[in-house]
Amino acid sequence: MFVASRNFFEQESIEEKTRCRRVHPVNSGWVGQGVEKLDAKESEDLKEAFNIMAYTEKPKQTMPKMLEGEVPLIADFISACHDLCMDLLEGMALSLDLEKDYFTLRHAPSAPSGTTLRLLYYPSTTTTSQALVRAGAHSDYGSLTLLFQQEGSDASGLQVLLPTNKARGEGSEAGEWLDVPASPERVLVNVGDLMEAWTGSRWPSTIHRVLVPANTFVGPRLSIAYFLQPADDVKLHRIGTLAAGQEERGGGRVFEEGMTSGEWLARRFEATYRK
Ligand SMILES: O=C(O)CCC(=O)C(=O)O
Ligand SMILES: [Fe+2]
Repeated sequence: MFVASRNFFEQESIEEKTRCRRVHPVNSGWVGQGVEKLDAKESEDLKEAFNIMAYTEKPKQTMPKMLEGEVPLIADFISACHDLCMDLLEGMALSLDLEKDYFTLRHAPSAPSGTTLRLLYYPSTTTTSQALVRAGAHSDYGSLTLLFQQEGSDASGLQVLLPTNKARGEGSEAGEWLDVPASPERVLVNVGDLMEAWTGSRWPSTIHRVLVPANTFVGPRLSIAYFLQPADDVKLHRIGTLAAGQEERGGGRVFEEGMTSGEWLARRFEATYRK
């Protein structure tokens, strides 16, 4: 997957990338550098991305020439990611005393959903006396995210915030950042904002970012994220109640009882992309 991804980012023509670009409000397609801003307080992220709407056989979007031959490989990868997520969701449901299939039934791969495989590419860069933010601090929007980092991406730079800060939005510096080294045996599983809201903040979403330290040269970074989202028409009813003293978070977005997964996702995208 990383070879296919790198070929696309480094060798595909700009015309072809542009032909397949993401056009708001649809999330699939190519996103050029400086378009996305994951942390509203920072400048635009230094990355390029290609968003692939989850599919089983045929892509649901225009594929660039350099990825056309990779359609079966990508389908297999999506399917493996889905299976891993379903295993995790079964365990998570059981731990909440729910039916084992409570979450998996709501993530049927055949139903339309916002589930997306995202290829990411950060060009090589040199920093001066200041650290550089490759991707601003944020939490993901959906249920779960699987994050893969290419081995050997030097100074991987991925960090997760240990959940010690009390209120979201009062400054990420309040907590401690933990490095997540790149390794082929490792996949990072992040809880997303939707899951946090769904479970009454029982499982807070993971805040993460990608940083290049000061006075460093780093080569390109490649990562792949699988963003799992419930089917669009799934109505979200809070599981359990908000524990006493627990804050309503959900990534700072208001959770409305009975709203659908599709509505949740549409609201979250509004904040990330400039109009
Ligand atoms: O490149 C990475 O590892 C982080 C990407 C990410 O967090 C995102 O796109 O949501
Ligand atoms: Fe993320």
